[in-house]
Amino acid sequence: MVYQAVSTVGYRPHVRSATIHDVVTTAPWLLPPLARARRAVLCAVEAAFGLALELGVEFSGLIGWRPGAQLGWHHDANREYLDRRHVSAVLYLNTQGADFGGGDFRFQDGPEPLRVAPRPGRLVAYTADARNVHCVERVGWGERVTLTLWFSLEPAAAEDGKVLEQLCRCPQLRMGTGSTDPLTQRGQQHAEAEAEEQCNPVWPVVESSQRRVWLGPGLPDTMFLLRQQQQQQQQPAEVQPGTSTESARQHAAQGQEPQREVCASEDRCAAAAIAAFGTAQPTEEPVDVRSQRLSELGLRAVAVSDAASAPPAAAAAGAGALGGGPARDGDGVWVCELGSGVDGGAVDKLLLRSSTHLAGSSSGRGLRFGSLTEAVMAAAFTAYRLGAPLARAASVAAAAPELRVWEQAASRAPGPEAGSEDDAGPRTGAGAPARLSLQQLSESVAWQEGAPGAGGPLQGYVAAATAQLRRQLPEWLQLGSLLGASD
Ligand SMILES: O=C(O)CCC(=O)C(=O)O
Ligand SMILES: [Fe+2]
Repeated sequence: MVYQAVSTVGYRPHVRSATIHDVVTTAPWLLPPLARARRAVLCAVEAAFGLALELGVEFSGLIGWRPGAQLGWHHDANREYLDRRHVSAVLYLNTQGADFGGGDFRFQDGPEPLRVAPRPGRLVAYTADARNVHCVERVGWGERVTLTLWFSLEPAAAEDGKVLEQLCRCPQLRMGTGSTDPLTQRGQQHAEAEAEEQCNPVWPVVESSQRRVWLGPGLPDTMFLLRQQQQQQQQPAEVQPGTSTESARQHAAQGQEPQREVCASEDRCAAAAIAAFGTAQPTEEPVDVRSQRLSELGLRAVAVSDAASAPPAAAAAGAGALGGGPARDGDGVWVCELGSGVDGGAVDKLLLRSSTHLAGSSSGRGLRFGSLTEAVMAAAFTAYRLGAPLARAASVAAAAPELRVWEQAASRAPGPEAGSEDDAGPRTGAGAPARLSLQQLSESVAWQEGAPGAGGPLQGYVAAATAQLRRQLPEWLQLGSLLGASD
């Protein structure tokens, strides 16, 4: 239902789609589950192909295949502009026979399975090149819904940067005014110019004063403040299906620190401060509910004091008010930091910077995020919840390309076998099968009500999001019928 409201027609005949960009502009509050699903698939695919930390998401989107939709024999990098697509993954979200008829996925040749019947949580992943010619049989009735992703080995092909920039301009998340920061002004002007064009058409039933409500009161609470928790020594991350904790640690331990070249000084890092939470209220001790999963990639955030505007003692006293466990120096990817401590422990700053710059830092607790997109998205929700000016955060983030470079550098961290392989074409890992049918990724669809595996630390979030959806269902239906009418 939500997907229907967000999607647009025209991608292919009888197909409608909601790319991650559509979600950003129409329903940014859906980003947490989408980003989570995206990451779950990414991790599973990286693990299956022996490409831990090497892939970036080049495209992600929900695709609906309606009656008549089909796709002939092809491979997924069969156009020049698609040649950066190295691995494809399709996560099926509904059930053949119950929700739609037809729509088998088929490989033209090769090992079994040659035919895949879609059902929720089933993931097909294969290299995008000519080794995997495949098709989708005609859908006879109903709607076949997939989360389709393409991955690239080239960091520059990742969609994260674009997602971030869009997120930064999204009026639903644009709350700050009056800053003298030139970056902010530029970002705001940009946002003003694009606001009408980008977002208003898809909010026909909502008064502007209500927009904040659409993000969902309580969502950030359930994301970040599930319960108060005494900070403890961080336990080793629990290994979840399709992840690669050990290899992430190995990468970190190898100390490849490309970030240093990009971010050569603390000052430069400070330029990446993406928020000043002027009106922030004191927070409880939040817990990063996703820390286990995300720490597998060595990504983390730590609370830091604002040394520029607070005496060291005060800063130290409040540092770590937002925390998810002690920082581990040398984890070596990049981090997102929430600053606190200047004003009674209130959040006052959010920084994105290289984890290598935290070496020796005394502030050791914070939030962990699985990607820059997730970090900024989470900051957006936190800022929203705190009534904070986000535009500043957004515009600075958008104007800080080095942040994305860090992420790219992180995603290219060499694995154990790196250097021993040549660069001829996409690498699928020595001996890796050309295609895989992976285990059910229940967690990746946990945001769907009643989905198997829903639970764990995200349960509160899922419950709140579901309740929020229920409240807004009439509006979503209206939107859905408007958007679906032309197909
Ligand atoms: O949805 C599927 O099963 C496969 C889709 C596909 O092959 C494509 O979009 O290129
Ligand atoms: Fe395809």
